Amino acid sequence: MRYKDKYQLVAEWQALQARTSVPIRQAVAALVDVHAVDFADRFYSVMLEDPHASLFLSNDQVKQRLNPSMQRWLKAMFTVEHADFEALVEQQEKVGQVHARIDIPINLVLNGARQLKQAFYEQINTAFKSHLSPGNASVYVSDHIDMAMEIMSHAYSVASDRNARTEEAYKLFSLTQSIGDERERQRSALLNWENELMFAVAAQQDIATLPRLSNSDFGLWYFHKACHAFEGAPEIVTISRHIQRVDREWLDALQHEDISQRLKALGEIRDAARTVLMLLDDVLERASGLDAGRDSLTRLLNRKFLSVVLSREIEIARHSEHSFALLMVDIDHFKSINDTHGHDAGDNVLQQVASILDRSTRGGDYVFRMGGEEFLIVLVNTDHDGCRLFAERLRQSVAKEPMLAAADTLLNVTISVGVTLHDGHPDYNNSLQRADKALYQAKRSGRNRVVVQ
Ligand SMILES: Nc1nc2c(ncn2[C@@H]2O[C@H](COP(=O)(O)OP(=O)(O)OP(=O)(O)O)[C@@H](O)[C@H]2O)c(=O)[nH]1
Repeated sequence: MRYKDKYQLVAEWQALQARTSVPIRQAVAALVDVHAVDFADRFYSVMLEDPHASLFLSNDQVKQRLNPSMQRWLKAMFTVEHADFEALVEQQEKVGQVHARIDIPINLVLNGARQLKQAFYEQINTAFKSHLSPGNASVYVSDHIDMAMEIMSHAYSVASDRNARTEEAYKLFSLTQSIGDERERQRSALLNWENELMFAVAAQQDIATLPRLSNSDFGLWYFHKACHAFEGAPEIVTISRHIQRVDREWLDALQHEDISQRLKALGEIRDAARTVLMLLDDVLERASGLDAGRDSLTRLLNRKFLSVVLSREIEIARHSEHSFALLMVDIDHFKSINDTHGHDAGDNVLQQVASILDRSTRGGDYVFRMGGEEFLIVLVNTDHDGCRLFAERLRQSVAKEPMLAAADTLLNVTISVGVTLHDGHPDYNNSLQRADKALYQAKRSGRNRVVVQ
């Protein structure tokens, strides 16, 4: 839902003010003049109780900057006649944006506002003369603070949504950018170390002063960052073992009396460096695929951005006369391909099926590898007949193209497809489940077929 525009807010605020008599507004303004410091203190004492907020709202800062600006805010809020309501609205928006920028939780601000109201009520009850209704004055104060909080909260949520989106986009950008750069940087760092070592050996430096691989720029990057970032990758254990052997065994062997032993050590070091580079390339290659949201075997999208894509398509469909369809595609009897011809043959088949899916779709469609031998196609701008026809054609394309599983092995492969047209439900899981069900039926009713649900 769209939030109110500025003119609506101004009109609402004007109406609020008009409801209260001038003498009450004057009395509240006088109260603010006397107690503004206490009121501001009360507001910020709540903030300071929160460990996160108190990190950046140290007492000194509160006194020096925030407390006076809170007093100014109170005075602006409770002047008897507002000359410029638009400026008042804009001021609240700015405060909300600042809170979002410095990450003050909105609930904390609302809690502070409640404490502030409490402080007002106490003063109104003790200070107001009988001819001025304390009840009306309290309502006036409360309505004004609520109005300001409403505008601030809206500005806060708009700004923090934008921050989150920018952060996400930046994360993606930096990940995909940095992996390529990192590969080059670390490759040259390792080669530098090797050159330095060769120079030290040629200059017959003492063994203790030879540069250790684990302490080199490359080694530091590897142990501090790569090991952590790629934890669990099988290559990491092997690379670590190679680095340790270089430092603990081969560097010492460079001082062996026997020249043939020294030459052997040099050769081993060179081989270890080459192996490390090769393994690292594999890890980085895989990571760059994953980080960019792509599956490394088929280069199709992985599930990472599935929710983003489906939410977006639901939003587009809401404003369009067309809809989108989900096609859940699964290779038939894939396990027996692996079992009979080996895992590599299975991988080759996966790649070829993926390529057919990719070739068969248009630029606006999406093809995901959901895992194993299951794929999902998001077919955009389509209708009931269109998606059924597409799925049937796809099934035939796969069935008629023999797959090269190994150099001398051609296989006939079939797929089952579950199809569903998005029906306007706001939760994409609903459509995914329907597509899954349709696929299940296609499998149960004999495979190599399309079922639409
Ligand atoms: N080669 C290879 N096999 C994979 C990969 N991911 C999953 N698999 C294998 O895919 C097989 C899927 O087997 P099932 O789920 O029984 O399905 P199926 O044999 O195709 O049988 P239906 O789907 O009922 O026709 C399992 O053996 C998995 O180990 C992969 O990346 N490469």
